[in-house]
Amino acid sequence: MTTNHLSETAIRVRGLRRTYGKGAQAFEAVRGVDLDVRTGSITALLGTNGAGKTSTLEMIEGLATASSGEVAVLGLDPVRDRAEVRRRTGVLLQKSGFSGDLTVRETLRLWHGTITDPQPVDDLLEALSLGHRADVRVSALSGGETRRLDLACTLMGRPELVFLDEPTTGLDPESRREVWQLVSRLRDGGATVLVTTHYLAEAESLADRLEIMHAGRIVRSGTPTEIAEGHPSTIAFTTPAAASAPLPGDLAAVTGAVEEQGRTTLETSDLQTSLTALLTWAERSSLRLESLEARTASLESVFLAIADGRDPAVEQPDDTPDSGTTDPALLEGATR
Ligand SMILES: Nc1ncnc2c1ncn2[C@@H]1O[C@H](COP(=O)(O)OP(=O)(O)OP(=O)(O)O)[C@@H](O)[C@H]1O
Repeated sequence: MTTNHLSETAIRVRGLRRTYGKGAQAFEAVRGVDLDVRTGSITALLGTNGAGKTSTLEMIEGLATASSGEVAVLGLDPVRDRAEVRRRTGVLLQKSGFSGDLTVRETLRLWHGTITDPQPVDDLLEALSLGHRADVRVSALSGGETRRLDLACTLMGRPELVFLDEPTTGLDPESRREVWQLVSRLRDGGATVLVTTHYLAEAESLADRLEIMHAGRIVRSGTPTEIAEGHPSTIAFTTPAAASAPLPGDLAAVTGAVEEQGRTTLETSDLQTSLTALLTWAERSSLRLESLEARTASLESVFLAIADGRDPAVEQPDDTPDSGTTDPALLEGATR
């Protein structure tokens, strides 16, 4: 794998826009995206459903033309310099288009024939843990195995820049872990990775940098820690229905409180101080706080605030179909 030592920025995007349809039907799916992806890093593009991640990725990959804006990939124009960009990048689309009748080995051999300086098929079979499935028809593979075969094709040309559009969607946790380990190894080998995913916990622990998209714009950027910084931690508990002691109004560092069906959720700027004050109050009041939970600010809470329109800094356009929704199942385990 070769690394582009000449430039520290593998991808540079400025003012990128993409409109679907024309006239009254026109819909702007990407509304002025700026993005810098550092060479040798993993950057995760996160967002609500329909935020514009795939639309953005397709323009960076050179698979679609921007309505306006600039894109430089490895210092090249992905549309004008398509052949050169294509040779140096690997693209994993959301859906693969394999023939189910071919075996895994036949599929890889077919792909091998289309690439300049490809990796040997046997090396890829081993790297993607597909050796034992080499002679099985693609139609008989599990979802995880099919995704690994997809990845084998993506990586066959030893790309220095890899685009992965939801590489782990639909996979079980073990397969997801394997795919992410592979992505980490790619980065460790010097490659740059731009990945879209709905799995916040995975992005949080594996990506070097996160870019959160909402309604066609990047609304938050930074390391996972930077993104959670400044957001409140939460304390939640349930008090017995008969509890007589009211929550004191001046609990240290608490910035907000909500009570729903006997369960209280407090927002705090200083988790330890508020928790100490709360426990002292409960002790003095002889109250038992059931199902007590204390959570530091997490990517999940930041993400949900954006998706639900509770983040005052994020504009909520009203012409975005499907904006602000995400499958709660995909947030599973999102806090560490
Ligand atoms: N070919 C198209 N014609 C019209 N609208 C489109 C087209 N492709 C996408 N859109 C719309 O553009 C918006 C952005 O879609 P896109 O697929 O880029 O979002 P996404 O962030 O990748 O979503 P998801 O997480 O659901 O895959 C959506 O509202 C979608 O319905």
